[in-house]
Amino acid sequence: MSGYGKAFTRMREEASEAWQDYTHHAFVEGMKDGTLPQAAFLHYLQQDHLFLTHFARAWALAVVKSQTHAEMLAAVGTVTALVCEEMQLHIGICEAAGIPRKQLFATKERAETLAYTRFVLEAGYSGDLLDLLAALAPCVMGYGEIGARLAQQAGSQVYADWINTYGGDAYQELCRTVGEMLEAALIHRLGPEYETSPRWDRLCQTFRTATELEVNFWQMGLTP
Ligand SMILES: Cc1ncc(CN)c(N)n1
Repeated sequence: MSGYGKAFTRMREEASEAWQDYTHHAFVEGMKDGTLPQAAFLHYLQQDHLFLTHFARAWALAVVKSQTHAEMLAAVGTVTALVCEEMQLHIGICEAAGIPRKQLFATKERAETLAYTRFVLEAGYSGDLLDLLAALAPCVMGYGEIGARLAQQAGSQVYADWINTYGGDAYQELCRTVGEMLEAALIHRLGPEYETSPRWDRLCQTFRTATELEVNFWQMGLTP
């Protein structure tokens, strides 16, 4: 198992090829060894700041789609972590690199950012919490896996702030919470044998598409 729960592990297995491309993309390996050009990193961060804006909206939608207090708590906690920690990281790194907050908030959205964020939001608008979580999980847990691996393997300090955020205790705890939320939400709606539900394949397909959109997002980062 992955450490982020059974449902996540099973969905990841169903998307194993795309998952490998996502978590071991050249962009990621460039952060690991410090060879990623700073221009690519800053370009990615500016798009990612936009991404996080929409992503926080999608997690707020998860509050709307919640059916239990535990689901609401997990969703609210994730909105808070996104707005108060992740977005702050991006604002701080950009400001330190000479990109003021005003410029960051005026970033023009790339097609890859638009495609991914609107895919996630649409999954939530047209579906229930399970459809939404299947689209959100690759983002949360993928960065958790990447951060944990890079914290172990990084041979350079260049991207230490980024690596320490996603490899750190607070983000890893968030991944475990979202993994538990996904598992409990599936059991609550489909029962403990949720993998035998007619909905399971579709949920795995949503998870896989979101994973492929993550690959495209890294690739966009390499082409400022
Ligand atoms: C594109 C993307 N995917 C995931 C994460 C981690 N929340 C992120 N910041 N950006």
